[in-house]
Amino acid sequence: MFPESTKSYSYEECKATADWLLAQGPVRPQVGIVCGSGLGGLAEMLKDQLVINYSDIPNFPQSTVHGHAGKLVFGTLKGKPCVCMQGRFHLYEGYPIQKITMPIRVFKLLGVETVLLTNAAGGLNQDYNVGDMMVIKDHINIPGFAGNNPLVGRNDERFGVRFPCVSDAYDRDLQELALEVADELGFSFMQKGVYCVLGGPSFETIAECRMLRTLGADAVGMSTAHEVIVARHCGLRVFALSLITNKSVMDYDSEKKANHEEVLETAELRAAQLEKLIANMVSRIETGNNNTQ
Ligand SMILES: O=P(O)(O)O[C@H]1O[C@H](CO)[C@@H](O)[C@H]1O
Ligand code: HPA
Repeated sequence: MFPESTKSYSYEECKATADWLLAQGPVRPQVGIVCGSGLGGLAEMLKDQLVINYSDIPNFPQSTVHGHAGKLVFGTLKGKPCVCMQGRFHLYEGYPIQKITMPIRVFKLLGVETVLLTNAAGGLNQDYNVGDMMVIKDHINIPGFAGNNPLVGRNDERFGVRFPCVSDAYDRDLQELALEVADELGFSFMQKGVYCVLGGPSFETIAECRMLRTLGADAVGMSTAHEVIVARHCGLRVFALSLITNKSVMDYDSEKKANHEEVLETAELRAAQLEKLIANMVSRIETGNNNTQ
């Protein structure tokens, strides 16, 4: 028996949620998009929208963070059927890790093949500037080191195997596609690096930032890696992008203080460009395979 605290939504519960959503009449989505803090404008790009509030969706958690609207938006982007989470869930909201990642399994059961995740993150790499976009090539899952991994608990083979490989979590072709598209758009602020997830909600201390940088992380945030693990477990193709919304404070003489307002302000400044990048990527992503595991 697994303890109650590790209880995930069951396959049947995820399926019931997916079936309920499909009964609302959307076209089965092939691409799933998760919007980071202040990046919910991505969902506005979808045509022929069907918008459903999280509060109306059976089994769905609720958004509690400013900059995360709490709506699931179905529609087409450059002709491809998509579903977009306008608002994601974070550990610090108090949900068990298995619950914050549940929508990814619902995506899978809706028919999604590829997920594109975005987030706001602090730049640990001192060569990064505020406003840079970092294509994530790998992650460091700090809560996972302490056993807080979304796959803890009973494994349901209908989703995936007990011990999934995540050394190839971030699809290389999608990383290349993002950089190619960014180049075509004339974006001169692209980076590629390692994202580190922490539990939050407190931002990092100076000593922690220095430690994370020494460990090889380029950016730090409080999301995404858990979703990526669950997405890979159920065979989804994954792309993730961090918007560097602030520079991590690494120096005891600095007067700078991380804050959520700056995160949202930077997100607003870069939102239109990020939307263009994602839209152009979606138009060029191969879909209709559903055999990506
Ligand atoms: O990762 P997203 O959802 O973009 O949000 C980021 O922004 C918030 C901090 O400002 C944290 O939740 C951090 O994870
Ligand atoms: O500096 C940060 N730290 C953690 N999460 C974040 N999300 C945006 N910026 C940050």
